[in-house]
Amino acid sequence: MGDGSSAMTMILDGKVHAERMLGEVTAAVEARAARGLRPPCLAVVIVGDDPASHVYVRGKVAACARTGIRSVERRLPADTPQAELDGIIAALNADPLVDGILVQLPLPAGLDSKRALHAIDPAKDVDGLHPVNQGLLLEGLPGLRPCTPSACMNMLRAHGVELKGIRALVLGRSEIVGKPMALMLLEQHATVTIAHSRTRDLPALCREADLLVAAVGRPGMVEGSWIKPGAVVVDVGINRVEDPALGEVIFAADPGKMKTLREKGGVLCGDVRFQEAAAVAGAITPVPGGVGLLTIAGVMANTLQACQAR
Ligand SMILES: Nc1nc(=O)c2c([nH]1)NC[C@@H]1CN(c3ccc(C(=O)N[C@@H](CCC(=O)O)C(=O)O)cc3)C=[N+]21
Ligand SMILES: [Mg+2]
Repeated sequence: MGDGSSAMTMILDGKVHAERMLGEVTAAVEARAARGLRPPCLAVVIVGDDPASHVYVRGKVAACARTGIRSVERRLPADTPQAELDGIIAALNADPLVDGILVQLPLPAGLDSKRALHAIDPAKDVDGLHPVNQGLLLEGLPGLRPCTPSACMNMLRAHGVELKGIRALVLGRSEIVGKPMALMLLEQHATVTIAHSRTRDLPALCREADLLVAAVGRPGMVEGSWIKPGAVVVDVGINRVEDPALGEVIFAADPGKMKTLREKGGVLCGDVRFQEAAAVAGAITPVPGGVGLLTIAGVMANTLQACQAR
């Protein structure tokens, strides 16, 4: 192909799969309207002024508009007291017109995110982070499941990736991606390993993986030489790289990214060195244009699910 990736490498396009998922949600919202039912409604709570968080929330609000889901935004200053956040969550829990509640993470220092997540009505917990929903996932029962891993599973299914009996490596053990992803892969009969910052001999372990899911938030940590030839690589990391010295290392095979970094002063990069990995992998998700878009589609799907279940 001349771009460093082999002719056999499939780029798993997050936009294609996100569009498909959003289309399904739109059709279901229209079917509700045809039966005289109100649209689903998502409430997004955003505290403070983290610019990345505002970009993500804008993406979610735009996806709501596209699918016909109502959205309400609660913007709170960074110094909001916990009691006030608790009160806002309680009011959204009690509001019969609100189906889904999403508290954008991370919360500013001084606010207890566990406490906020535990305060959300599990039936409205579209992030799937309430212990009741985590427990249902652990039991293999239906419930609201974290959007990023469930949308990744949806993409892998649509792509016909065989999971039964394969070796899957999940790099990262967060509540929102790593742990639930591992459980969902296990449910599909993959042999799952969870690796993390303390794992020994990580490159060798990665080289055994038929499916590698990277979710650590460390730009370009996974090198091309870590990938098993033909493996499926799902890159959940979304990192902004501004340091040209770091760029020279992780974009050695990617002059395009290096050029963007120089011109724009920064560039988005996954946890995987895309060009290096694409030369070895059978299929790989890009960043941007991969899992981030799927995550938003997953939020819409969960909001619909929460609405239908009421
Ligand atoms: N309670 C909660 N739930 C979340 O689901 C949640 C969260 N908090 N906090 C932050 C992370 C991150 N996240 C993303 C959503 C969309 C893109 C996305 O659309 N990314 C675009 C690029 C966006 C850009 O240009 O920055 C892409 O990958 O192509 C990325 C990341 C949701 N998160
Ligand atoms: Mg870790």
